[in-house]
Amino acid sequence: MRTAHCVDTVRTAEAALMARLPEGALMQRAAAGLAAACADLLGRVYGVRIALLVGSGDNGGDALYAGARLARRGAGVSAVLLAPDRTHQGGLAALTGAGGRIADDPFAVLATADLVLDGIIGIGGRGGLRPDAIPIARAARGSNAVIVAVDLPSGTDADSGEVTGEALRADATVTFGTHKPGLLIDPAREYAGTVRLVDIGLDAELPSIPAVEALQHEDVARLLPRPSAESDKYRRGVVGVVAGSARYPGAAVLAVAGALRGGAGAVRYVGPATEAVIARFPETLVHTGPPAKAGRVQSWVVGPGLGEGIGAVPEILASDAAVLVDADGLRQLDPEAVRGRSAPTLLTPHAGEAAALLEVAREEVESARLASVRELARRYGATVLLKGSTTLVADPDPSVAVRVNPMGTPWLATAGSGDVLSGLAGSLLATGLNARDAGSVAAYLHGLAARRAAADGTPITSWEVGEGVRGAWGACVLGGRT
Ligand SMILES: NC(=O)C1=CN([C@@H]2O[C@H](COP(=O)(O)OP(=O)(O)OC[C@H]3O[C@@H](n4cnc5c(N)ncnc54)[C@H](O)[C@@H]3O)[C@@H](O)[C@H]2O)[C@@H](O)CC1
Ligand SMILES: Nc1ncnc2c1ncn2[C@@H]1O[C@H](COP(=O)(O)OP(=O)(O)O)[C@@H](O)[C@H]1O
Ligand SMILES: [K+]
Repeated sequence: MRTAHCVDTVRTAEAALMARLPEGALMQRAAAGLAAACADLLGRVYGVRIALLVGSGDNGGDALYAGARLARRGAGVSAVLLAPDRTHQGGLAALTGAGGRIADDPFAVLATADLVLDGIIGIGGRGGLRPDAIPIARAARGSNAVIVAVDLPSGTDADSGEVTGEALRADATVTFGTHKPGLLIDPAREYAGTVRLVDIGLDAELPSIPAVEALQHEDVARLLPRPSAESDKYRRGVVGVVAGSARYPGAAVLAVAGALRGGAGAVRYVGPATEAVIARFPETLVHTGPPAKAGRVQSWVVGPGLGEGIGAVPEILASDAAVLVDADGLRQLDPEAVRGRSAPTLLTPHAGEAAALLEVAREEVESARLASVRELARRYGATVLLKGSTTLVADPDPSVAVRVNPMGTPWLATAGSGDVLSGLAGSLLATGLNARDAGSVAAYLHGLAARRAAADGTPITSWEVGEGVRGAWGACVLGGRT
């Protein structure tokens, strides 16, 4: 599991750790890790030209001490001081003592730099870059240098991943002690590039429940259902899929495709697209009457491609099975009907659907994903999976870590891929996973399936994502064993 903690938590843990260490030891650990990461990225240090962008806080101090270490190894290091009166004095002395210089002309230094260290602001930052930093950040971005952000890209919000003003886009970020939520959540994640974590000994001081966490192969392998010797198809779990319409028959087929690969022992399809479903998947149990008469299920998936046919949603919400509501099913969704449920409930909106549920503009959801998914989970008293470039899964209990999906590819932005995801997550619900695990494991397998299918850089179809789930499942099980 990869974990991320918020700024307040990091500060408390750092204070506890610092109390047990000699003064300045923590910053030296950070700077040593940072310098080593830069050397790794560059391949060599001697003769390399490095520009440090140094703000007024300890983030600038990290950059200066790392610069000193690199200067001692033969790099030509120049510091651009954005707040000369408030520069970290120990760091500056270390740099100059190691042969580094203070830049007279920042733009000339940046024009010839091989590497830029962004130490403008770290976890103490508020809002975007200030006006005086903007031309310097732009010059850095416009140069040929590799840009390495210190702790986080300056101008991005550590706790939320929001970018409210201008921020400096990095090629790589070297972060200290723990990930910050913003490094895992778009739009900030995009600014961070490749993220590397430097161990500064903070783990023992951090709370066991992080703010945000991301599954990895071994976590998924542990959560995936496995039939026992005594299993039969009903004990493995039955998922009912209420999807499709005359206008969108394909949504039914794709949701069933996902459901068949999520580990349930049987898939019941209920709706008008029985012929299309059976033509592709003869193993599906089909029913054209109301869902209540379709036979027992452990979970329902309702919504993909229903169009106007959303009459079944209240009936399904009233059932005692686990329920996943997606797409059209989310329209006119009654918060009280969801809040009153005792069985697991998972809502899976994309940004547009989430915006409609929250009655805000889509852009507001996209720029504040974490806050939006938390607010939806709170309002509906349900688990919410917010789809998009960063898929997030929030529990209604705010003390539970929000899961962020580290898998995926922008190629997934293709019609129908959400239908596959809802079938897959609903199937995992039927096998007995709770809503948070079902949603996050489904998003992981779905993203991994898409990544594997698009590995050659070509566009993929939603059908291929469904086909790829088996391979993704296998890769997690194999990867999880090693
Ligand atoms: N606290 C610790 O023990 C450690 C901290 N470390 C480093 O210290 C950083 C935090 O240091 P600080 O608390 O000094 O905070 P920062 O270095 O992030 O910056 C704080 C300063 O930036 C100014 N500022 C805030 N928003 C700004 C903006 N939008 N534009 C320009 N200036 C802005 C503030 O006025 C303040 O002076 C971490 O990100 C990390 O890099 C590491 O050395 C590891 C140990
Ligand atoms: N830019 C992106 N990067 C990664 N994944 C994306 C991106 N855009 C969309 N996705 C994923 O693709 C799927 C699209 O689902 P959805 O929006 O419901 O589409 P549809 O309704 O056509 O099925 C979701 O799993 C979502 O997380
Ligand atoms: K920074």
